[in-house]
Amino acid sequence: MTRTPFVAGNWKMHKTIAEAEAFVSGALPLVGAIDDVQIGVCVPFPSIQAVVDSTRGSSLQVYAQNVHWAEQGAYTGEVSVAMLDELEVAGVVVGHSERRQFFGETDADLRKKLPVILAAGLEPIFCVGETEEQREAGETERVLRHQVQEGLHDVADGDLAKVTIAYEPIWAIGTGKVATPEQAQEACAFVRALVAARDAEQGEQVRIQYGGSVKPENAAELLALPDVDGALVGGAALDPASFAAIVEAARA
Ligand SMILES: O=C[C@H](O)COP(=O)(O)O
Repeated sequence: MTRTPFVAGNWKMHKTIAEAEAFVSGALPLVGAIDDVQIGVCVPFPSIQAVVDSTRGSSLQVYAQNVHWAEQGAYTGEVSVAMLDELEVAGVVVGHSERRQFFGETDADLRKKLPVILAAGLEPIFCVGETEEQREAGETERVLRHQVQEGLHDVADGDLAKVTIAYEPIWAIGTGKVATPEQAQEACAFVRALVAARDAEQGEQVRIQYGGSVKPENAAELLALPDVDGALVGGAALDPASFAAIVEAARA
């Protein structure tokens, strides 16, 4: 079974509209016509419209960085799937460890968010991963099992592979401390097995990204791992040339 690799750049809270447009101008000549890798950028809300407009017709897809599970309501500061859908984004990242850690996003929230995102026809990138303390205590599998099973609980078996799961060991995010290929492969294979336990075919099809200090220098080795189907890239995705080099590393 061949899974199309998926490289997504997560800009986090970086780039004004002008800076986002400058990124797109730099990136489109490099990746705008690549069709053997799915390519996305996860953009702060204020720049989404501009980036959707400037990437229309290209291979570069636009993702949001958060969404609420409710259709609408008194949720100050939040954004609904209908609002994202109207902007013509391809999907949205949910469960990023920074949102879990700093903004209190819980497994229970994710359980509500994932079905709502799928029902709107948007693609979720669902992040999971353990802290350094949890890894050192031998709890990596317990943590991943809980996050994956809870988050995907209300996704229909037949829809599981519509979710891209990003395995991001928290200790490797923004630290320059990349997981070893063995650690990345082992965790991604474990996540795939959890999906396969629900539905064997969906387990084969689901794409699992590795995230955490992915750079042009280490991307090829990580992306060649059998259960790693792409990358969720933070710092190295802020610059078009370095982002494009990682996309190139994902090509067969
Ligand atoms: O969403 C991306 C990840 O948090 C990885 O960030 P990083 O590549 O800066 O370590």
